[in-house]
Amino acid sequence: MAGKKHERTASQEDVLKHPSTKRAKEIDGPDNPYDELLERISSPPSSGASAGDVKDGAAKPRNVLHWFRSKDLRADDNRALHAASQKAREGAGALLACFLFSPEDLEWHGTSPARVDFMLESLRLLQEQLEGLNIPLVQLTAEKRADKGETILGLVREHDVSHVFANIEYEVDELRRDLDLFERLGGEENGVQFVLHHDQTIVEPRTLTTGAGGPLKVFTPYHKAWLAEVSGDPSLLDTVPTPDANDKSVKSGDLKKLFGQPVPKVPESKQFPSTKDRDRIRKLWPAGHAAGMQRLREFLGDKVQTYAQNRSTPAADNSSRLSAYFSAGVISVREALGAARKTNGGSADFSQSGAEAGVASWVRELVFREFYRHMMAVTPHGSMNLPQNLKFDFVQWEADDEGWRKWCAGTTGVPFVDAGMRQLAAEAYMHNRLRMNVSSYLSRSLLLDYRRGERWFAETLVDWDLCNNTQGWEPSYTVFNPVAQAEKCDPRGEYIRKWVPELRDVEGKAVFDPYHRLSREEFDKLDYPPPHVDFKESKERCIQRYKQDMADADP
Ligand SMILES: Cc1cc2nc3c(=O)[nH]c(=O)nc-3n(C[C@H](O)[C@H](O)[C@H](O)COP(=O)(O)OP(=O)(O)OC[C@H]3O[C@@H](n4cnc5c(N)ncnc54)[C@H](O)[C@@H]3O)c2cc1C
Repeated sequence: MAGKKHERTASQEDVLKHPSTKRAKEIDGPDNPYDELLERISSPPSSGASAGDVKDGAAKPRNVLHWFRSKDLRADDNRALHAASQKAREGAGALLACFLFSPEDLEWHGTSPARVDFMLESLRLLQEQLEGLNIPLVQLTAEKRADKGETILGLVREHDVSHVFANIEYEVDELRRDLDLFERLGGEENGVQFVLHHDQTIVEPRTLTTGAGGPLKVFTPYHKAWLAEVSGDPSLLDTVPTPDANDKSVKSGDLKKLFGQPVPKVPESKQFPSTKDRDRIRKLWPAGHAAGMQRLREFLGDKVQTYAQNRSTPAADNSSRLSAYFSAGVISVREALGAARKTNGGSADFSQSGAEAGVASWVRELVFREFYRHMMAVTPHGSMNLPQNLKFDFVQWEADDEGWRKWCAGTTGVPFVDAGMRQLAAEAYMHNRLRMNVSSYLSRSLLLDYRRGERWFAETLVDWDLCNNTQGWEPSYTVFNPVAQAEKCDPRGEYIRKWVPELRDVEGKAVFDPYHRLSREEFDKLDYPPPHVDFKESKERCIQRYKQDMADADP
């Protein structure tokens, strides 16, 4: 019997719009753009589609272009850039690089001022490094999202480019953009080869399968298979060198004007409220590859040893704080794991039995990152404002605007949640344990559409990453009790006291739940709000709502 059809929750805001669950299934199945892309990559350019010298594989390349995306902003260990450099050496042309700035993309995704600034500063440093190698980094802007292909094509035509190289981005819009590029570049008129590389992960998405051949969809078996794959073939961790320098004549000839182009200006909507805010964030997250590598060395030289026991203790601040560098590709995951391998005595066995607890535990987190990219390729609808488990799209969310405002401001009256939200506001970053708690509080305790929180994270985090963020926000039945979580993960209340100064002088366990653990008189003196919802009641309401709305959901 067919299940009953539920009304889909009407999105309150345009930015939360998404396709129907029926369409999502088509995108996961017959219309999967990743399948299409893989097919394009594996099939040779169609005859007649490539012009002149490129048609003949043996012919010499002319100028070769590497197109940096917002996820591979580095010259070191960049797969597509390295391949472009090698290709350029086969001919007499030069290696060129470009970055395509899309202000509409930033609006579309809600990218935060912190991430935009980090990206553009890293781009500026990258340009300096490349120009030192006589490689220009051309700064392009596509005012409209739809103009991206044409903008790249313009550069290609103007500078006699025979090959365009880039690294794959796994989200649906980006896959479709690249499919479009294949058509435009490889067409009769242009005949340019478009070469895509896997770069974001150690193990290519969708290659780890179950015994029956289907993709692994559960983390634990994925992690196990990943560990076996990497210890079985440590060359997966090998890095590639920075590109070869162009001849210095490139800087004075026809291509001269491509050098020294200013990096794009930060759009007004993405500027920090003040330069003081900008400088504070820049100090926390210094841009560029060298800064990222230094942070990596410091982490592996020290904190990694205590990572396993402290990873869920936010006051210890014991994690690497490298997420911004990974999400913008400012350092590569191979550089990170290559360094972890050295810490591990040269062994690529990162299992519990093959590595120190800290190293094994840290690598496991990086495998989560790999898993989320893998899952995006398995169920691409995940990048379209829809949950992986489509049944959750049938949940009717609440419209508690006061709860929403309090959540954003860190004034819910729940100290652990408020501390997390205030860390986010101050640092454009939040400890992982807090991300888990504040997301549970929003979509389960407040029963607000989880997509609103996901969007808020995009608008505030320096490390926003679509794959990690959407899958971190994936709804579930696990309702975190933020008081019990605080008692376990912040046993002395240090993290709470740091971020919620109203509670600095509250002694003992009252800091975890001051409203219930202090007298009314003591509480009233604090200038801290009472809890917006009762935890027990809201938990029951959530479980009941989820069960009821998903009971016969038929996505
Ligand atoms: C609701 C929610 C939203 C999140 N949004 C993002 C996001 O937008 N961008 C982002 O990079 N991470 C996100 N995460 C994952 C995680 O919280 C951060 O990667 C981590 O806190 C970054 O701190 P770190 O670099 O010190 O991590 P470390 O503990 O040092 O881990 C090393 C690296 O592993 C990866 N990693 C760690 N934890 C996870 C995880 N749970 N899932 C996937 N990758 C992980 C990151 O690249 C991280 O830099 C989210 C988690 C949740 C629960």
